[in-house]
Amino acid sequence: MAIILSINSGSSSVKVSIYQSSTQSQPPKQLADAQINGLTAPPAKFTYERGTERVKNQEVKDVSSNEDACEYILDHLVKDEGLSEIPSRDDITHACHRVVHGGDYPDAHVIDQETYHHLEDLTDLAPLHNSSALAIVKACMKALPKAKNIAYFDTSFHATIPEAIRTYPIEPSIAKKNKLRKYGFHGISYAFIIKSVAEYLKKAESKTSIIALHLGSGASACAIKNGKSLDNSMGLTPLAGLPGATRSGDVDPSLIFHFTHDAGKPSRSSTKDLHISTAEEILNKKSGWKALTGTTDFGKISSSQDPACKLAFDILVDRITGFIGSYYVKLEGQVDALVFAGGIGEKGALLRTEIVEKIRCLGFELDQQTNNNIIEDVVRNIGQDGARHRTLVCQTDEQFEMARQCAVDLQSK
Ligand SMILES: Nc1ncnc2c1ncn2[C@@H]1O[C@H](COP(=O)(O)OP(=O)(O)O)[C@@H](O)[C@H]1O
Ligand SMILES: CC(=O)OP(=O)(O)O
Ligand SMILES: [Mg+2]
Repeated sequence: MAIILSINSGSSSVKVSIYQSSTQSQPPKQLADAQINGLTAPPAKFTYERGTERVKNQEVKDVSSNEDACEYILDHLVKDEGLSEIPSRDDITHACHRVVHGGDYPDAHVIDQETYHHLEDLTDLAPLHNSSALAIVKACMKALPKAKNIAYFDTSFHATIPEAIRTYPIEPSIAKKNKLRKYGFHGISYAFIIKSVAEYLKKAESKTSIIALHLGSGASACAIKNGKSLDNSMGLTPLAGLPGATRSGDVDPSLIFHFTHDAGKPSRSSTKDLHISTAEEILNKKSGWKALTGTTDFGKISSSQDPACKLAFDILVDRITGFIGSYYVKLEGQVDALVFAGGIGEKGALLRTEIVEKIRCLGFELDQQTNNNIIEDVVRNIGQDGARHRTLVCQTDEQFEMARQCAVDLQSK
């Protein structure tokens, strides 16, 4: 019997789910689910669900980093008397960690000293993402001495992106030496999405092709051809492609040198071990919805009449429709479905309406009534009957995907 803790350290939240996995070939069973949101817009808020037990958006003090959030959640799990499966931290057998940048690792990896150092090296490529996940890995190695720590990478799913799509047209020797190429991100989520959509359509994953949108604090689009990643809008780092809560997404790379003369200088959040340039800080942390509207909450932006919010909304619609058009062509029109996922994709009925209206010419059309209902199924069809292509919403679950892969690996041993 394995007790699996799945930790998803995102750009504004830490989500932790705990599962029990028996040796039978059944999916892991979720025991409890905890989240701390709003790490970029304090005060942080705690949400917890176990059976019918619920805590919703309780403000928490002294939680300002992803590491604090994880410690707070671990403490809550062990102290919850209703969670009889884990009376102590020693009962946790596996800790699965979402590590955004995995470089060339094509699969998940057990974290030992050697892997840990390799992941630390990769932090230079994604300083704003990997460092918080690694801080949690380090904390778990100490706080959960009996658990096996395993890293699951956002990049692994995209190992299939073809050379002409992943290569940047720059000096090849420098690109090779410095590992400068498109990696693609949100891959744990896309692995969950393609599996769930194929199951919903009753098709083999290897015969399912979709355009998927993971729209959360960080947002990306993905073209999946016959079950495999063909392209993703993120690049060397999660900065490329769509704008996000605090990220600019694609801009002309020269822009930053006109924005500030200090672009190349270390930012104030740089430390001895963590090197972040002013340019990275501006484009990753001081742009996106936050810069345009003052809030990172896309729910608020969607329902506001403020012209700045309307502009931010229209920018996202424009950038997303651009990627859909491009991926539709790359997939030669062989598209089983357009799939919305992530907090904004799952809850943003108005955003879905405006996007699908813009791509009507490709054969997508919504059923407004279903689109406006609260969606609770894992996959829900929101498309109009008779439209050429389906439109779906998928409640993606990165924690479950890691636990599922962990359980599969356990059974194959
Ligand atoms: N009703 C809504 N309409 C549009 N966006 C929403 C709505 N409710 C929440 N959101 C947005 O979902 C985003 C968070 O998505 P999530 O996938 O949980 O993010 P993270 O990247 O932190 O995992 C936030 O920008 C939040 O404002
Ligand atoms: C890769 C990435 O952008 O992740 P998140 O959306 O969780 O910040
Ligand atoms: Mg996320």
